Amino acid sequence: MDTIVLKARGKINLTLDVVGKRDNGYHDLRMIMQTINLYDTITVKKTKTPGIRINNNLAWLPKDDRNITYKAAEKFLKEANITSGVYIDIFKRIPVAAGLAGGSSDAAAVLVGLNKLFETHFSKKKLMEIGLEIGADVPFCILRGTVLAEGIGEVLTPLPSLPSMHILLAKPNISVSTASVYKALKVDEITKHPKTDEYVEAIKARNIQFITNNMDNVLEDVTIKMHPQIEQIKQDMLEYGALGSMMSGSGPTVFGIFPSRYKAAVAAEYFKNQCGLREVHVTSTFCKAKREGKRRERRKFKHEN
Ligand SMILES: C[C@@](CO)(OP(=O)(O)O)[C@H](O)COP(=O)(O)OP(=O)(O)OC[C@H]1O[C@@H](n2ccc(N)nc2=O)[C@H](O)[C@@H]1O
Ligand SMILES: Nc1ncnc2c1ncn2[C@@H]1O[C@H](COP(=O)(O)OP(=O)(O)O)[C@@H](O)[C@H]1O
Repeated sequence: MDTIVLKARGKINLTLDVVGKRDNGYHDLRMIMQTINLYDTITVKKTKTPGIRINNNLAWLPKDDRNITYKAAEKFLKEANITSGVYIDIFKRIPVAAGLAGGSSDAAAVLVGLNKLFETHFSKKKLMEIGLEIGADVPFCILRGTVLAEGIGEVLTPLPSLPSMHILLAKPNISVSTASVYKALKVDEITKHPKTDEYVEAIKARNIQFITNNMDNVLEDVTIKMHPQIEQIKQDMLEYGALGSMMSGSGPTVFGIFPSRYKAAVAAEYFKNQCGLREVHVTSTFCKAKREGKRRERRKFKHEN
């Protein structure tokens, strides 16, 4: 096998709490992360000439060692003692610098892809360790699903898959740097924390009402102060019938959980046509259990035939 094509899916944060700050500037978190079905397509190829070459469909996104996938490939090849070259093509759909972990997911896909391509047989745990050196969200992007993330985002407890839910993503026409949001956050001044433990129980009980009513993100106030239109987008989503609406991660993307794809699509038209938002997507939550069930069926079918 010389080429592999992968889906690098984005994420939303259903809850995000900051519980401390480390001496190195990183923050201790407790957050519930959910993979979504909006994805970048990553093609990884072995090349005869050594080195890492990158291409992507956005003119302004770096194609050199500033692309996060370069770091992923460089670390993997070094760790696996591989000297041959690789070519990475990225077709981006996930908005960039948006709170959706698009870059982290691309890096995760490259690690998983190279492991398969070169038949290196690194464990998932090992890939996640390499991923953590690239970014705090990368280990989650390797694991995927519905997950409680602690530590700086790398201590991961898988939770039962949520039933598939309709998600609308609306990104204001601005980009937000994660570092600037964490820098502006005053951890001692956080007065209201998300109900993380109750939320975990609600996921286990598939209590959708609790899940949609109790989404909470302590970074929201920080980013909204910088970009007040985020609050307006949240309110508009609720008016258009969202069961719940919140900013994802450090923002600025706002997501809404909708009772039907139709309602999400009507709201999407409003954000695109009336508000002039350029990056609006209707998608759904990624159901890992369903996916693994399908895989098992495929394996069984192959075996029987
Ligand atoms: C806020 C979150 C929530 O899921 O997501 P995004 O908004 O980026 O999607 C994450 O914590 C973002 O993780 P990620 O974007 O991978 O972080 P990194 O690349 O490692 O770090 C980017 C910047 O965020 C800060 N950072 C990151 C993670 C963390 N636990 N504490 C931090 O203070 C770091 O100081 C760094 O300057
Ligand atoms: N493959 C990539 N996809 C997205 N962003 C990338 C990539 N490589 C490097 N970057 C840089 O990383 C930064 C944030 O990336 P991204 O993961 O999209 O943010 P977030 O985690 O907030 O959604 C951007 O400034 C972008 O220029």
